[in-house]
Amino acid sequence: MTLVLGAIADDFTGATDLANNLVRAGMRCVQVIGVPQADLPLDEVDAVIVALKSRSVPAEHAVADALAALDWLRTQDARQVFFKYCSTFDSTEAGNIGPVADALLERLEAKQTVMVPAFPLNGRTVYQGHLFVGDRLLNDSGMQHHPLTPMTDADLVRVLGRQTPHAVGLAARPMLAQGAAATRSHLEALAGQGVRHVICDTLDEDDLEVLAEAVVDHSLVTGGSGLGQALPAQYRHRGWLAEVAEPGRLSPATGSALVLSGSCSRATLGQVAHFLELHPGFALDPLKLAEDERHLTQALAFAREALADESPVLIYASADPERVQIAQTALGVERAGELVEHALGELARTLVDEGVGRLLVAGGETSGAVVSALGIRQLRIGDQIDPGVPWTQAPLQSRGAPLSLALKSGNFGGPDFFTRAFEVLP
Ligand SMILES: Nc1ncnc2c1ncn2[C@@H]1O[C@H](COP(=O)(O)OP(=O)(O)O)[C@@H](O)[C@H]1O
Ligand SMILES: O=C(O)[C@@H](O)C(=O)COP(=O)(O)O
Repeated sequence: MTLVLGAIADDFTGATDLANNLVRAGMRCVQVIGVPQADLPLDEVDAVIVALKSRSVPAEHAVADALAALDWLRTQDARQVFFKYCSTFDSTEAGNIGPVADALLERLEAKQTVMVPAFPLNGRTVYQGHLFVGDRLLNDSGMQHHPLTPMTDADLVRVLGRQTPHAVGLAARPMLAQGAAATRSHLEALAGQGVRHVICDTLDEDDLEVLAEAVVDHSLVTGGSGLGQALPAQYRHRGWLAEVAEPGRLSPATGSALVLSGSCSRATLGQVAHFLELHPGFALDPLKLAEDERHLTQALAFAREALADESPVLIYASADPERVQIAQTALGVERAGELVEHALGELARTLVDEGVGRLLVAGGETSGAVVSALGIRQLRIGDQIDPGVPWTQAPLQSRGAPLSLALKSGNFGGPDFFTRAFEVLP
């Protein structure tokens, strides 16, 4: 069968975010964890999102993983390929957005791709190539303190220019306002001048629609999940999509409720504080994890006792920039992150074995660690909790019923997200 869309996401929450928008626009989606086995059953789906954990690994690893994913998607005859990265363009100086986009273009023998990180529904917009989070420029949004990919420059043409040897251009708002045909001509003119990557302004949903119409025939598109809201309508115009009644229906959830948080974003810190006013929580400290393995055992004992009271429980390493800095100075950035990710992965494995059936994970890298520790290979996408974050379900052999799982991007969700998520779960 022919896939309409094959997506490659650089982290697990990002993959879920894109899948959520595609499902809401009527596409049947499967999210797979890592490059799937050749024999993955793919009946009745329009899109597959391959979730990688490649946002902050060395660029050559990210490129190798993305190419492996692309090769698999091509065996499924995907009509269009979507490279999904963060709506805040999270990347290191060396990549990985530029190197991965270059490698995908080369393998697809394509000359150009658009870069559309915006997600207006969640306050991420781009104007004159500058990325805003709400009313702040990216470098003043809290993202300048990200533990792994601090974003200190909001000018995306400049940011991407440091990650690729190729020319980077701009499709600015005044041009988009002229419509899809003008935008298509502008992109073609830029391609004629050898411009390989085009950062696209986006202020609202109308801009996303213009862009989707202009690029529906591109073999590769790249961006955040916003473009995923608008592309399905274009696929439908072309007669590529069947009408489906409930593309996001899941089975009823079972088991106790646990939140694991490794995100240190402003949004997550607010959600942690809100949760702790109502429910029990345990703070993991990377310095203590490094010193003594009993810190993890204490977290586990705390969670077991609180879960026995049938209350949702939170285990979190989330900390403010000063505390993150202290841990990183003492342990190194990588080791601090690894200690936290390993601990949260171990807690997830043990506590799901013992009866947790509703699990919320905050943080992209953290979600990667937890989903990998649980051995999950595939997720079905259900109803949205907040923009960008749906409930999902994963088949788990160790449980009689599927595990309900929400993977929350660090910056997404309202202040009461950690409590409300369980209230909206059927
Ligand atoms: N207290 C802490 N000190 C240092 N690093 C931390 C701390 N808490 C979490 N981390 C690490 O910070 C990273 C956060 O990234 P991620 O999970 O992707 O969150 P986000 O979605 O907010 O970007 C993870 O690697 C996590 O292990
Ligand atoms: O596009 C987005 O903002 C998200 O889908 C995403 O990728 C967020 O990543 P994390 O903040 O690391 O969860």
